[in-house]
Amino acid sequence: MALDIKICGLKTDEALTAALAGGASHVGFIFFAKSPRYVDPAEAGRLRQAAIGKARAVAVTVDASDAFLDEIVGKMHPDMLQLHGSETPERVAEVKARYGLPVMKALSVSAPADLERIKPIVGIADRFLFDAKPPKGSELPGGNGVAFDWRILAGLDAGVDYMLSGGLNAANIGDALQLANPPGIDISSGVESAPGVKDPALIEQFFRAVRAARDDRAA
Ligand SMILES: O=C(O)c1ccccc1NCC(=O)[C@H](O)[C@H](O)COP(=O)(O)O
Repeated sequence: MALDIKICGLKTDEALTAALAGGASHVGFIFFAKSPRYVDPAEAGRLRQAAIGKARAVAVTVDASDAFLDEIVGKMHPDMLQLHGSETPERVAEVKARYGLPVMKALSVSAPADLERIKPIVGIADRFLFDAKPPKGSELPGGNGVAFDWRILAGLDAGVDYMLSGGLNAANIGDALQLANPPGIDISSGVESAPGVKDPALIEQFFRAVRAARDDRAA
């Protein structure tokens, strides 16, 4: 089975180059002002040019207004919108219709019951991104480097398309793949040398770890 890999929170040409060289299927740009990974829409539009024909450029937003989404879509021209806030199913449908772009809805998970929250959004969102709940005191809904119990995802219907996210890194990706067998994975702080600072060497190391884990499983 193909595995989608999203490297999220990109801000520099060097990091984007490393993500594409490793074989990222998706590259993510953060439009949340409090994040150390924030990039402005015009700069994301410049950066994402390098990904055309190689990886899908994902605009990550948090309860964004129509005006801000208009600006992001107009300046960055994303291939996909990731909604990482408390967007209702109605808002997910509205955003999808307004821009005609695929939408990935992020949901935080800490217990099997959290997966019930996908029900009203199945058939509206094109994909889910399951992330850990932010630690107490964090101002960020994502990018916290915190993992959840991946075994929870084993209870999902096979038809649910999603990315497994939260606290992934080169050391734990093998376990994550084995326990959840996800159709996609997403990583941000696990390939950073400091908050918001992507490290091309860590990105390369992550892709190597993914390949090794997949080779092990195929053997
Ligand atoms: O990464 C951020 O700073 C961020 C801020 C606000 C909303 C979402 C954010 N990240 C979304 C992502 O898709 C991250 O890749 C995901 O949360 C995983 O992050 P990490 O645990 O650091 O790998």
